[in-house]
Formats: sequence, structure tokens, C-alpha cells
Amino acid sequence: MTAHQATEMQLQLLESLHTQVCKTKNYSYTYGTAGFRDKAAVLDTVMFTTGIIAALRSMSHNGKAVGVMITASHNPPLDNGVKIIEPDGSMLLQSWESHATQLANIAANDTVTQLIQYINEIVATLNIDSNVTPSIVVGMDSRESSPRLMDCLLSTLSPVFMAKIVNHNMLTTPQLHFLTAYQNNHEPSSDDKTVISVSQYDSKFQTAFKDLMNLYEIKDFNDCFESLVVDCANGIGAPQFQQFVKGLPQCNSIKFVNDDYTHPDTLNNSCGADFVKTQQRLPAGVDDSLLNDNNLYCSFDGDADRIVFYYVGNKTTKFHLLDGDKIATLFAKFLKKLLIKANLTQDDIRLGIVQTAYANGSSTTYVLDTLHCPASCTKTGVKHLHHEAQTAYDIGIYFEANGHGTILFSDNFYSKVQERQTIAIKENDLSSLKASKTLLAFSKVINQTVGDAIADLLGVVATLLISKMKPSQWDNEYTDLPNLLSKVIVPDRTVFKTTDQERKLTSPPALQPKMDLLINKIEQGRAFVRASGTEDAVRVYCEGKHADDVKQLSKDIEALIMSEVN
Ligand SMILES: CC(=O)N[C@H]1[C@@H](OP(=O)(O)O)O[C@H](CO)[C@@H](O)[C@@H]1O
Ligand SMILES: [Mg+2]
Repeated sequence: MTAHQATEMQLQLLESLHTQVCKTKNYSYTYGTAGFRDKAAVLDTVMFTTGIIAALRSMSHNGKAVGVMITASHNPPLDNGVKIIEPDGSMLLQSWESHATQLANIAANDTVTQLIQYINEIVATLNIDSNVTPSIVVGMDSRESSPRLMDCLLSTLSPVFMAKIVNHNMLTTPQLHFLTAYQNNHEPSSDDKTVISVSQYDSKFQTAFKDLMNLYEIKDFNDCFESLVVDCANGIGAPQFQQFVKGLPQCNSIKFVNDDYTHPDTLNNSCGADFVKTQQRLPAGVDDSLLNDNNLYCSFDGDADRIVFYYVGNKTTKFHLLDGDKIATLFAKFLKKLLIKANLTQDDIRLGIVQTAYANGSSTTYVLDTLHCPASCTKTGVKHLHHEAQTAYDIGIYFEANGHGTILFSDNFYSKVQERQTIAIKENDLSSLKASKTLLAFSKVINQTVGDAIADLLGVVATLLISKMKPSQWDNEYTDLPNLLSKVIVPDRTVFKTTDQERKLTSPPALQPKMDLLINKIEQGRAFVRASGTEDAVRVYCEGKHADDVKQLSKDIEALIMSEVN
């Protein structure tokens, strides 16, 4: 039941809830790269309206379950945020982002009558059937503010919308994406008492990994590395992955660091994927007892939808980062080889990589010139990469350099590989048969709804073990160009506007030509500037052949920005 057909009593209810919940007033919210994100203290109002938007979105899908996750990922402990998940597990349709933003800003700045008016407008314009009962699936990360914000989010759902709610409490963002899709595909019949929980996620991915390991009779990690050390950023990924690996005998040698999610003030503090990627060094907690040239290391971010790997070479002195670009290229090389073995051509199955402008230039060159695969570049934010991977390729491998990504396999992929499998059986072509089986089994290890640290970890470990590849061999496929990513705080970041997938600035107008002069001075120079969608800052990315040039370029561009905006 929406306000459209609401009784006087329900309207009064919405009004009193609005007064009760929405303490943050005279405030402007923006839907950023990955939903709403801000200091947790000001998020009450936007949580209230996000509940309403999620209900309307579910009703517009005829009552299919829509997910809502409360998290601020890699941000500091005092931040929080919220994002909405479509019934198929993907991110909220972009046209709804503006409804979500407008409703939040009306709730923060206008009267409740205007709020109800806007809800009615959405219902009318999108032809939403008010009699549909919405279904909402919710979850949150381990931040201290999350339970309070969950209350704000849920406040209208039962009393005003009579929504069906499944509350998964604490879990990772990708687990919630998966379970939202799962719930819509497994609507239990009336006599089915199955409770949808994280155990469905666990068993699906555990089984997929075990099947793949059995196909190659792999019992442990020994062929490639000694231990896998997992840094969980002191976030929700820790308990979830610790529980998950209990079901996997191959993973006995995994060691955990930064796994104390019960102290949310330590979340992402000197650890986690974002710290390791941006600082290009080991996280806190990897002490001498864990340092070993033969180990492989990885870091999750705060909500476990990102992962980066690394290892230490040269008698533990040198840190080598294996980031999202390295993960994408590892997968591309592995899958391409399998396609060839299965007698499938690039015309049968189009395999491609999707990156953003933050991808290291060397990785793009390697994809194009060594792997001979197509590469696309999109704007920052996985929603853009996901869309391109889905529309341009049959095997769409997308990763942001920071480790957020996954692989999408099209219907054509499944039908062509099945076809090849049947032919291989008929012709008794065992090598081709095994390649087809591997392709199908591997696709099940991947979480195709969204980037997932746990599923990506399984994919990387399986790829290395099957290919008998050590971390250093993986790394040696190509060498990253020296690069620097920095932030500049400016009075108003919205004046920074870009074009060409964010690679060029159009505003402030004088900046790009001045930057080009600096970039052209250095060998293999490349740099771009854009406003962050998750932080109040402008990001500067620079790369070039020599590290010293890159440092200087970065400093010069930062100085240019400061002189331009002040
Ligand atoms: C350079 C960078 O790493 N940007 C990140 C960051 O977005 P910004 O819009 O740059 O703040 O957070 C996003 C959400 O997690 C992630 O998708 C993106 O890659
Ligand atoms: Mg995240």
C-alpha cells in the first residue's frame, strides 16, 4: 500500500514517522559512485527515504524482492552508506538514482506533504500498482552505526507498506546481492519451510570450488604457494569467510589477519584492500611470523566486495601488488586458453576485458598486444563496468584497478560450451572435454551478480592451482608503469566535470590544456582528474615510465588544481 491509495491514518503515520526518524534537516544528499555515503550521524533521513524507494522499486517489479545494504565499504569507521539492489542481484537501475536522491532531499528540506506528493508522482508516472505488496531483503556491515541506521531504513516498511522483510543482519555486500537474486529465483512454495540464509550462498560456492578442485584432483595449495594469508580489514568478511572455509578441506592452510570485526573502530584501519592498493604496502598485522617468500597474501575491503593480492619477494623485502588489473588479466589468459582447448573461437565466444581509466597502462597494452583480447574503458563505478561487460561480451571480465570486479558469462557462452562438450564426448576428445568442463565449473565459482572478494579469491586460487602458476609468475606477465593516485580537497568538487570516460576535464575549462602541457613532458605520461563520487575530494591519477617523473607530475597537477579553484 503506498501513499497513493493510503488512508488518512496511513498518511498520518508517515507524517509521524518522518518527524520521529528524520532528524537531519537542511541537508543535501547525493547518490554517488556506489549509493549514498556520508558521516553516519547525518544518514537518518536518507535511510528513511531509501526504505520507501526500495518498497516502490519492489512494487514496480510486481513484488519481487529488492535488496538494501547498509555499508560504507572501505571508508573510515564513522562513515556509513546505503545501496539498493535490483531483484536480479545487480545494482539499482540508474534512472531510479534520481528518484532516490530527490526523495531524500525533499525529506530533509521540505514538508511531509511535499514528500507524499513526490511519492505519488513516482507511483503515477511509473504506473506502479499500489496493491502490490513489496518484498525487501536487508543486510548491513559491522559498523557501530549500522543497527541504528537499519531501524531508520525499516521504519516505514511494515507500518506503511506492509512489506515482507527478510533481515539477514550482518553479511557481506556480495552475499546480499546473491541472496536477493536467490530469493527471487527460489520463491518457496507454501509447504516449503526453507529459510533463505547465508548457508545457501556458502553451499553454492563451496560446491562449485570443490567440483573444480576434484576435476584436477587438487588437494592443497602446495604446487603454488605455502599459505594464503587473508587480511579481512577487521570487517564483516572475517566471520563470513572463516565460516565459509570450514567446508573446504583444500583451504586448511589459510591464515587470517585483521579479523576482529567486533571492534568496529579498527575497521579499514591501516589494513584492507584500499589501504594496500593506495599505500602499496603490507597491511598492519602481517608480522614476521607471517612473512614468507612462498606465501600468497590478499586483502578484502570493509564489506568484502573487493580484493587485492600481493606477495613478498627478494627475501621478504619487496612488496609486489597483484591488483584488479592483474586479476582480470590472469582470468583472461586462463579462460582464453581454455576456449582454444575447447575448440571455441573468438567468433563463437567473445571474451573481453572492461577497465576504467585507473587501469595501469601496461595492463591495457598487455590485454591488447599479448592476449589479443578486446578491452573497453568505462567511467568509474562498477555499475558502468558491469553494464559494458554484459552488453559487449560473452565472457565479460570487469575489474577496477582497486580489486572490485567479477566475470559475466552470457547465455551464448553456456550454449556454445555445452555444444562443444557434446561433440567432445562423441569424438572422444578428452582434452577438449576437460576444457569445456573446466569452463562450466569455473563459471560457477564466480559470483555473477557483483564483485565478490570471497568468490574472486576462489577464482584466483583455482586459476593458479590449475595453471600451476606461482604468484611471481603471475606478476611477471607484465610490469606496471609507476603510478600515483592522490586526493585534493577543494571548496566545491562539483565544478570538476569530465568527458571521454572521465579521462579529460571539461570544467574548470582552463585546467585540461594546462595539464596536457605537463603530461606531454614526461615519457609515457598519462594523467586525469575527476571528482570522487564517494568522498568530498578530487582524485588525481598520474602514470609514466619513471617514478620520479610521475611524482613531479602529480605534484604539479595538484598545484594547478589549487591555483585554479582558489
Ligand atoms: C579510484 C577509486 O578507487 N575509486 C573508487 C571509489 O569511487 P570514487 O568515485 O573514486 O570515490 O569508490 C567506489 C565505490 O567503492 C569504487 O567503485 C571506485 O573505484
Ligand atoms: Mg566495498
